Amino acid sequence: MAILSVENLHFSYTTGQDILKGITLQFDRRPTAIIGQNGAGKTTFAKLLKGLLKPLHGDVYVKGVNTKETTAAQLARQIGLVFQNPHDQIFKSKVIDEVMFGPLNLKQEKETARANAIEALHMVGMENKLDKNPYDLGLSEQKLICIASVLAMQPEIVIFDEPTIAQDYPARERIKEIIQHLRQKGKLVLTITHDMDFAAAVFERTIVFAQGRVLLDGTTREVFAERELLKHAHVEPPHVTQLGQKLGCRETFLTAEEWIRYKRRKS
Ligand SMILES: Nc1ncnc2c1ncn2[C@@H]1O[C@H](COP(=O)(O)OP(=O)(O)OP(=O)(O)O)[C@@H](O)[C@H]1O
Repeated sequence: MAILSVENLHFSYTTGQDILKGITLQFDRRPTAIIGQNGAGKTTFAKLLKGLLKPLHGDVYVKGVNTKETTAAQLARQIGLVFQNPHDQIFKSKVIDEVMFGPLNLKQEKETARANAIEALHMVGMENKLDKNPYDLGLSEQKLICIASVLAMQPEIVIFDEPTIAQDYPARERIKEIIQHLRQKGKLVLTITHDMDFAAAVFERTIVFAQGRVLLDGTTREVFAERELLKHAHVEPPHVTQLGQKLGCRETFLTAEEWIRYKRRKS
């Protein structure tokens, strides 16, 4: 059984203006990137999965259970969403309180909640900032705190909305490691991103949204090989992929390392 599936999902904010137009998808536990031009409906889709928005038509199933038949609290145990903008998420004046809020809300004992919060802060490299005010930190650190807040609840499904925006190289590498760690623990990671190098390097599956529909869905290599369809969706593949395509290579390269290996093989 798919850990998460959606059937014929429709949504609109305003009557007559459909944002999602019948999305049907099944998710296994492969880390999956969701890409597509601005306004394609990616964040709306994530909010529907998390139960923050209700479908106009269609259904969302988490481990076979229709989310229409679950409570917000039950869903919070299963799905965590890291918002694109930390200011939509942060509201406490101490880092530790912010990260403990979710576990406490799930009715964990204070000591367990604190231990889970500290473990999560450790994972994002912020364990030495427990008593800081999140509002005194930079955007990059605020985003890491938002990630920790979700990880502390230990959900089975973690959705990241644009995790690499405003992140420097070490923070990006840390986010990659977190995703790999979650994968090893058998969790499903879905990530909305405009960062194509990140998508290519990290995710096994990629789904392309275009105007409220799924335009492409496959392994990340299959998807980035679809040059014409991606152009139609206004998505530019990673530079190394484009380089290979422009040179007429039959292989699709996803990372600089793959390109280097290819060149060494050929020389
Ligand atoms: N709260 C809202 N009320 C009305 N319209 C909205 C609201 N939120 C988003 N929209 C509109 O819905 C459409 C889809 O937005 P959404 O944020 O889901 O797209 P996206 O693919 O995540 O875009 P981006 O990559 O820019 O984040 C856009 O046209 C957007 O303007």
